[in-house]
Amino acid sequence: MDEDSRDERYELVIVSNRLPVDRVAGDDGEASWRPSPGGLVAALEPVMRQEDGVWIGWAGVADEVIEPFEADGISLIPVPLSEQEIEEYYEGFSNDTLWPLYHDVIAPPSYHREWWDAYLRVNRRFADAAARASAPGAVVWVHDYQLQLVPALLREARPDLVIGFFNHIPFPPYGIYSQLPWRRQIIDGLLGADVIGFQRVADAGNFSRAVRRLKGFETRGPIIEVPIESDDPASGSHRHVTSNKHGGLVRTVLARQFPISIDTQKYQDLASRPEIQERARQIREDLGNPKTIMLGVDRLDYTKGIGHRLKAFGELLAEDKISVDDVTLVQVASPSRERVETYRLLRDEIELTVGRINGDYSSISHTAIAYLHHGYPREEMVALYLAADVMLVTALRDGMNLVAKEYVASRVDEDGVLVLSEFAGASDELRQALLINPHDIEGLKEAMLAAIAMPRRERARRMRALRKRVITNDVARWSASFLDALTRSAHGDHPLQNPPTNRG
Ligand SMILES: O=P(O)(O)OC[C@H]1O[C@H](O[C@H]2O[C@H](CO)[C@@H](O)[C@H](O)[C@H]2O)[C@H](O)[C@@H](O)[C@@H]1O
Ligand SMILES: O=c1ccn([C@@H]2O[C@H](COP(=O)(O)OP(=O)(O)O)[C@@H](O)[C@H]2O)c(=O)[nH]1
Repeated sequence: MDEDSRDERYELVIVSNRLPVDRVAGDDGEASWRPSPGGLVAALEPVMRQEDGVWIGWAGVADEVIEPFEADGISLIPVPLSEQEIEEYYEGFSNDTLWPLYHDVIAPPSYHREWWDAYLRVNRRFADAAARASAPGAVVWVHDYQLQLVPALLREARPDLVIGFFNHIPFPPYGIYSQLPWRRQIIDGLLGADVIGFQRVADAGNFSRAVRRLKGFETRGPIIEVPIESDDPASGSHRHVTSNKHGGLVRTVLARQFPISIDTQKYQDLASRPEIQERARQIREDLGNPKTIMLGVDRLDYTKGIGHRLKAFGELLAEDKISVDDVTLVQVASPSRERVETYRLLRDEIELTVGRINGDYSSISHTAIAYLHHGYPREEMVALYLAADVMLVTALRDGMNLVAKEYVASRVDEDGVLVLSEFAGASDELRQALLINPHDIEGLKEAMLAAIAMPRRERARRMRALRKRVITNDVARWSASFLDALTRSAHGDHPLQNPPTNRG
């Protein structure tokens, strides 16, 4: 990489904790790249393929300074993290403080002042990298809870930029959020953006309430009025600076829902490929041709309700409501955040439960649960979706859950039943799924039985309606609507009227 390309400036800059690829060291010591886990990367990749921009993020390894490079036609700028920063900023503050706090304290959040210091330091590094890579007046789109301080830091350094922020995980109710010792700093960080996007209407509402309670700022629907001084650089720009009803100068920030989606066409194309359909048939055969295949696909995370799903499945077997001769559960639990204690304990707990259920109910020819602690490529995921008669999404809290949408997109045959937790963002849109409360184990068992027994006509009716939704609202539409709101905000025009809802 020569000096010139390293100093290149871009009109669109995406900033997220992770790059779409992780650097991995092979057995021979040779470094290679593999796709990063999780839905954020899956959703943003198609956006970057269409836009001529740059993606700034961490390459998933410690202590390596990697020059900007291109992967599959996407320009990438790696941000280095030290081993200690990975522990304190990523595993600590991001995934052991904010993650459990923002997911309804399903696990207890840990609060450590050194973690906060690391979070601040790393957020500054990301903001500096974005400031350096941005052309004058560029659009910068910052992603997720790991980088909530970046919008304000960036605005301070580069008031010319148009800054958007999208939160991929829930934003908690004030009663929970207010636990955070740094609750005001985070709100200040986010309010540096011109547009703040959330997955659900409820998340945007929770954020606005936190702003009112902690800052006393006024809100009008999705618009937040942030008071500014006359010497604030923003006051000189024509961008959404206006007088409030008391005659004070305010910057307006738009905070509302932009429910994320998937590259629907890609899933339809994959599902139509003969070799992937053949692979789906082979999966069924390898499982001993059960009448019903149930499928769960999750990062091994306590938010996903894997334990609740296993409990319901185990009880159905114990009560002879289902038999291993007829029903198999395939559970993909892809490795995630393995050095965080809560995740380690979760793995032990899940694997103990799977072992017990399999020990109690499997026969020589039929295993109750096919448990797979791996991350699979997209082709294999689609084959699994096609093989699954019933897809189980039982999250206790989930920003969106792209797996639910991918299942629907892949069912080009208009078959299959989606059992979906009302605590996943996807349930706001996918209303024709069998909606469940995962805490209600009896209700979950009933839904599982109803899914197994559902007649073909009803399956097709529901799946058609679900498919219509993900075909219309795909990831291209999501990014276009967010970027459109951002661009309009750059021209002083916040789309106040009729914001799209994510209700079906
Ligand atoms: O980067 P990791 O720590 O390995 O975690 C993977 C990603 O998990 C989270 O994904 C979220 O984004 C999805 C897309 O919007 C959404 O469907 C899902 O409900 C969220 O949990 C996390 O927010 C990402 O930052 C991580 O990269
Ligand atoms: O073995 C796996 C397991 C998951 N995924 C992908 O990881 C993403 C998970 O996104 P989701 O929004 O459901 O949850 P997250 O992990 O981001 O919380 C989806 O695109 C899945 O297809 C994958 O490619 N291989």
